[in-house]
Amino acid sequence: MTEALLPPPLPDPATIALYLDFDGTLVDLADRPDAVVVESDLADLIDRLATAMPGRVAIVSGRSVAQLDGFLGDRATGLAVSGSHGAERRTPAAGHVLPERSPALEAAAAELQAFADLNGIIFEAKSLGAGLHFRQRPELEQEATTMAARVADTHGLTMQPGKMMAEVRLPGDKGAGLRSLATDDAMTGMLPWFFGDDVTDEDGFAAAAALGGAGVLIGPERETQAAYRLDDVAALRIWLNELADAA
Ligand SMILES: O=P(O)(O)OC[C@H]1O[C@H](O[C@H]2O[C@H](CO)[C@@H](O)[C@H](O)[C@H]2O)[C@H](O)[C@@H](O)[C@@H]1O
Repeated sequence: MTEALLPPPLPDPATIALYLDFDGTLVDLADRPDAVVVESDLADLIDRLATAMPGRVAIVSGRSVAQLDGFLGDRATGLAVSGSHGAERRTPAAGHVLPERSPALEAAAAELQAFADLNGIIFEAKSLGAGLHFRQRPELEQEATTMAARVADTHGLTMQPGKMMAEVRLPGDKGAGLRSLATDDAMTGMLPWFFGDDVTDEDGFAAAAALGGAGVLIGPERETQAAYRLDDVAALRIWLNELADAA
């Protein structure tokens, strides 16, 4: 039985750095991967946090940096970003580190695309991976996940299960993504607070705790390494607004 987690107390904003997952944390999940919307109140909130906590606001996502740019626009370039589950990173000071797309990744993506076309599900092309989305055909979950795992195994890649999706990607994890961003000058000496909703965010929770910070689970109770919990995206936005007010 897991212990019920409380909402996070408001820390002193001058002592922390924010590491924010994107889908299911900053924005509500949508039916399709490309249907996510960053409304003006979220854009304003991110801008306010970035101004109040300069260099100490990061996005840590399974999305590629290019996808995050598409959703967040120019403001993304002013943030620290770890994309593709920790496999790429970009900061205003150090620029973009994006590994080359390997032939193995191309072959894996082609196999996933063929499976998606055959079964009428959504294929998501990503900089360092490819995803199968079965939200519209949930009965295909096991078949799609098994297929993605086989493709990943064949090509020496990683299969990442997600919410109504499975993706094949380069190795890496959000804990490594956080640790890498935490070495940036503005982040140094700050306590990392990591916010996320999905299983892939557990590595981020653990990394934040190991560096003296904390993880905050967004969503219902579950077995987790997070220390705190907020019910949903709306609750997180209220909490972040209070943090920005306090900064
Ligand atoms: O690490 P995250 O920022 O949470 O990204 C994880 C994956 O999110 C996206 O898929 C999820 O969101 C979609 C849009 O709301 C939704 O349709 C899908 O069912 C979810 O699994 C994204 O498409 C993936 O590439 C990310 O890895």
